[in-house]
Amino acid sequence: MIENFQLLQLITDCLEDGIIFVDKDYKVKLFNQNAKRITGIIFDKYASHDAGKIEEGDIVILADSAIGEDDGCLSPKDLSLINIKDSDIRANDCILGIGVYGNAEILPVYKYLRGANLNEDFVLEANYLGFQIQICIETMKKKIHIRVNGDSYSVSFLGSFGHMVIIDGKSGVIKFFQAKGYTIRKESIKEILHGRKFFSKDSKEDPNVIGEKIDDLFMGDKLLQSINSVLSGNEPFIPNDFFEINKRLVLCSMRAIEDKQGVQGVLLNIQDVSELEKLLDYRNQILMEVEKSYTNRTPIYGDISKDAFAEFIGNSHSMVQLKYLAYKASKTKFNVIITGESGTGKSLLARLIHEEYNKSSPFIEVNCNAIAPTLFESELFGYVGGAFTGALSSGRSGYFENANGGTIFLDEIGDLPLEIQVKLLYVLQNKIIYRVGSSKPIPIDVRVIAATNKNLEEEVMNGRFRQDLYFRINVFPITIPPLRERKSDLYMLINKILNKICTRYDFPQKQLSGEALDKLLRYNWPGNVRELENIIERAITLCETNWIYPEQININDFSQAATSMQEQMQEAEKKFLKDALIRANGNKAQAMKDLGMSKSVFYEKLKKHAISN
Ligand SMILES: Nc1ncnc2c1ncn2[C@@H]1O[C@H](COP(=O)(O)OP(=O)(O)OP(=O)(O)O)[C@@H](O)[C@H]1O
Repeated sequence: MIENFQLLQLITDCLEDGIIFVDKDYKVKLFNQNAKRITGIIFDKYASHDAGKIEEGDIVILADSAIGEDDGCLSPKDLSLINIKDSDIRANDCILGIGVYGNAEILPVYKYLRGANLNEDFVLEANYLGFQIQICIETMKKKIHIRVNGDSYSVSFLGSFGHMVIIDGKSGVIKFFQAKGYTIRKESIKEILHGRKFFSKDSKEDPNVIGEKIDDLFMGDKLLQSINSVLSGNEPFIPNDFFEINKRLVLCSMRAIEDKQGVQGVLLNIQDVSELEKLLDYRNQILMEVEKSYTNRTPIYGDISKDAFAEFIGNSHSMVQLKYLAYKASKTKFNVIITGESGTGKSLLARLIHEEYNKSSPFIEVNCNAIAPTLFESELFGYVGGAFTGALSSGRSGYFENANGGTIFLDEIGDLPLEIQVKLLYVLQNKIIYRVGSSKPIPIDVRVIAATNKNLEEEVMNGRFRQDLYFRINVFPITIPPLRERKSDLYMLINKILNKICTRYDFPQKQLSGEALDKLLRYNWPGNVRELENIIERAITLCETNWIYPEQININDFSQAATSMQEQMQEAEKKFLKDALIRANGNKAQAMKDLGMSKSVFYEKLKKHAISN
């Protein structure tokens, strides 16, 4: 086995990557300087403090983004150690607080929040016993700053974090603060508040890690499982992958070190990914890991269940907020209108809102675009036998009746003819329908979810959409942002789609090369998620190995722009024809005349756009 560890240590200390060697008894035998930096055992750029422990009279400043999460399992009761005795504070609340340790006389200052507001920074400022203190959780940037008399102690975090600074009650100097990777030093809020000694942050006094068991040092199931897999001989090499070590995301590869007797240990090569953030493709993988670990660990809002809208992929902030809105909408029976560009997932979201409300009730999807104007009424409200030529003699129920007790999803509601809009308004106001040809009212209890990629306000202004109906359906508006505005969702979406399509065609799981991913990330996605699905499906069918390369990603901004322009012209033409038919009350000869088109051109265009009336 390797003997001269000291020499090895010196050599590996010169390397840029973090190097760790763990022997077959899971004991750390080598830990170079950069590994110590990356995992937070030593510090480069922080101020120092001596070793010590908390004592009565010390001023404690803490910021915890979720009580009980990454703080050593702090409980709300533990807060009484700094005199915060508030029975309303619960696990998972976000709290900022200042108090004196072990002193029941001096009142604390604190504020807390349930269901963290994801947009706003959460801030507490106070002049406390002569110290000017500011605490801030930057929710978007995932940073916590504690400032004492202008000096800042900042930490970045992934999912959640508990940060703490202690001022010595006797001397007024900072006697403890947390910095990156504090968990390896066992210096969580809980441990320190319960009297655990803390190490000095002087780099000459590194906590000794050689000889320690790796699972005493590192938290992170995936990492420990992988080490186990290499040591047990199952996987001699694990290529670069993202792992969480003590709440820090690192890129790590592992290799078994073997001799004639078999595996003697595992060599870990780790890189601090925060340095790579500028690279877009890596950044997206990081974001995915971050968001995934965030959603897996903590419910985002107090009352939203973890599985709600899990099928609706995306954890960018706009999507998290959107899911929260959708969740709220699903708990009521309000009418909902979902707006967003084509392919952003409006239909999917509508179904999920319905399922979250009551999966067992009917969900009827109606594409208003696909119904001929003359058939709207009978399709929506049904008809009685003999109501019109060609009607079934038994009559037929319409979409509204079929949706009774559940949801009707009116997709492309902006395309609803004006005369049907009046009837829809009547139904929404009176909750009754009449089948065509009947004067018998049928009570209905249906929630309407509508969707459109049109700007309905503009449609109202141009007289194409009734204002009173607009107000009726606009009770709970939800807008899905286009994919280009939430590119951090791309990686998760890509993975999901790759999985879905490979499973559908029974292909082995395929992966994107870095360059292919980069190509996808640089694209603007005018067709949103639907276009992403199409492009990945095409790439999967083109690639013969398990790797997808950029050549197989069939996008080209220029040709895409041309196609979409052509598509837009086709859309405009179709709309032009439909509008003319509506104005002419479905009378084709009149519409043709109004448009000044020849019979052959007019009918050819109707056929091309599948307009039956
Ligand atoms: N956030 C998402 N997560 C997973 N799949 C998605 C998401 N958004 C869209 N999709 C998928 O993309 C495709 C298009 O979505 P959908 O049909 O719901 O879009 P849309 O906005 O209703 O489009 P259109 O306006 O053209 O009707 C579907 O296959 C859907 O499952």
